[in-house]
Amino acid sequence: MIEAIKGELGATIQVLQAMQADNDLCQRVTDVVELSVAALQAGNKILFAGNGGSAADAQHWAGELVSRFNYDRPGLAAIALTTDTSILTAIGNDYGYDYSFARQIEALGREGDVFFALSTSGRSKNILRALTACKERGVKTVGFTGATGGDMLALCDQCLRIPSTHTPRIQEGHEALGHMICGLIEQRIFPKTGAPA
Ligand SMILES: O=C(CO)[C@@H](O)[C@H](O)[C@H](O)[C@H](O)COP(=O)(O)O
Ligand SMILES: [Zn+2]
Repeated sequence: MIEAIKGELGATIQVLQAMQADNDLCQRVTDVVELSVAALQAGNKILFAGNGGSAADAQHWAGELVSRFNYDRPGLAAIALTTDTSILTAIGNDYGYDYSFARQIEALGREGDVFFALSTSGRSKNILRALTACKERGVKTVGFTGATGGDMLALCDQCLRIPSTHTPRIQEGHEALGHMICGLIEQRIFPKTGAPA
């Protein structure tokens, strides 16, 4: 068991090291932070969605922005589309699960908003439909996905691909990026000397 645990930790470290060495990924993260800061400073909001573990990430990241991350400052406009069971069950029941996020984008998405779409496979239909709904409404899109990007790649303005094809490893990469992006947004909008960058 100890060896298995060490092997798992090694696999996680390997993915994070590959991310650190990936200049293109790091540049894209910078671009996503700039895109998000510009949207928030213009009075727009960030929307988040994902399935399963990625739904938890979506809620987690929205919470970091609305509440606080590293330090106290005014709340930032962010909504996870994964949390309202009445909305999710109504859409699922009346239109089908594939529309669970697209319908919410239609209702809540405004031109200038940013949608963070999480899908490790890049193939979840409710995420793909939501990305198409964003294109129709002028909502900017950021994909968080795995090495291939799946069908998301062609639908996102920016795509952050974790160099792995294994769902849990990809999710761990997303989690590292999510914290990083929330921290950088906070620091750029409400600069604080001595705060972690
Ligand atoms: O957390 C995990 C696996 O680690 C699962 O719940 C996983 O998120 C679910 O199977 C999702 O439905 C996978 O969807 P996606 O990432 O391919 O869009
Ligand atoms: Zn999981």
